[in-house]
Amino acid sequence: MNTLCIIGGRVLRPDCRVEPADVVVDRDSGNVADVGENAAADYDADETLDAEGCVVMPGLVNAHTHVAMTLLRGYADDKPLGSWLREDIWPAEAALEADDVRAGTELGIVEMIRSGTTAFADMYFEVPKVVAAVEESGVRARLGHGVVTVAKDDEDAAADVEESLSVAREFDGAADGRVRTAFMPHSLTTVGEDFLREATATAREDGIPLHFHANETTDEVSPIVDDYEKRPLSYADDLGMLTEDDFVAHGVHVDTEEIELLAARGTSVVHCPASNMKLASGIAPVQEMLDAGVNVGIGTDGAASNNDLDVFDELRDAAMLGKLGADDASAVPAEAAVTAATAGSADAIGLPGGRIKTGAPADIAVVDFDAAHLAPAHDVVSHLAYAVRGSDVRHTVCDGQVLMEDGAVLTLDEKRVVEEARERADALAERAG
Ligand SMILES: CSC[C@H]1O[C@@H](n2cnc3c(O)ncnc32)[C@H](O)[C@@H]1O
Ligand SMILES: [Zn+2]
Repeated sequence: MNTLCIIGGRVLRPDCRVEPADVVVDRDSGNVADVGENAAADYDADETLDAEGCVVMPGLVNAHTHVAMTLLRGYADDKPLGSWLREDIWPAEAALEADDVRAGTELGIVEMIRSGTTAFADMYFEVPKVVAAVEESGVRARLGHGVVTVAKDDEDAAADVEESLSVAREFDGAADGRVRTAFMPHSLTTVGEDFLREATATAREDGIPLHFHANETTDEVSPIVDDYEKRPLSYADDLGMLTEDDFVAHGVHVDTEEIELLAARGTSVVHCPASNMKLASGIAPVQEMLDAGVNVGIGTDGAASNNDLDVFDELRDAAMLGKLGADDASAVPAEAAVTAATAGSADAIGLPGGRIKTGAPADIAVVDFDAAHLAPAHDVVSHLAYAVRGSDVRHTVCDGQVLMEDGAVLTLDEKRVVEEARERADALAERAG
């Protein structure tokens, strides 16, 4: 067996216990071969990572993002969702070139590898470029082309739907299986009813899951209630859009019946607290969803509404905002937030990962606890939720491959990626006027 041994750290186990242990990785399969105190002593390691003074945890999973929007970080701020999209973001995206998406995706992946994220779900354009960036960088992803049919003639709208279905078919399983795909209608108000119904039926026949924005703002809820006299998730359910393979982003304005519906269907919700705060969209009832048995993951949304892709930052926001929303300091406790950003997110997007155990994929973040802001460490899980920053990550491993060692990203040329993204972002802003 070709082994990578992560030696001398404390390991976060799936039940949130933290114990001194080595993690032995079978690099041929990409899976964890053994976890235990001094486990590495039984193996002849081909490669080692030092985890002394560190916590070895599952790689974080960013379950909803638009990674290439790193190019639009800081491009437009301080507006609510509707006007932000219509006045600033969509006009800029109309000027995007395919290689902008490649550059912005690479930049976002560098940021995610640096902060311990090993998998993400992405809804955007130019999916082949996103696939290429995922393949080269070594991370995992659930990818899809985002469909918008409103304000398009029927031919253009149908072509957009077809593109989303065809990229989902073409790229599923790419990058040695690290890429999976989904049909991704943008939202229930930006894609017409007939398109949603027909494309969902086609996706079901082909075994393709769905991912879409839902109940993000009150402006998205009222038109559906007005037109159909039902809540948005009931509308989505009637169109066949809620199954256990599907996951919705946001779920801010969901009522109790919609929460019960999500739980009954097994559909996951990806909570995006920073984006919800920045766009003043509202506070998602995360504790209520967890209590009802809904699987909740964590996402950053795009870097233009966040403004970073650091999932540690996001899970801290989730724990904080969850308490504020529930008016209860015991809501969304540390364990729940850490679990949502690892196992919850991985399950939401239907990718393996989120747990360190024998046989599981070796998707791992090694977090250095030797920092002033992490001293003392009374409770490791508390620190992971409330005190650790993405910049505390020392090593990142995905599918058994070391993507970052001692703070150096190995799979992408970080300097080249940052320079190219800066140049492309400037040229994009120029073209967008
Ligand atoms: C059609 S590809 C995805 C589309 O979504 C836009 N977007 C970015 N952030 C949000 C958000 O919070 N809610 C809804 N839509 C969002 C992005 O700019 C792309 O156009
Ligand atoms: Zn989004």
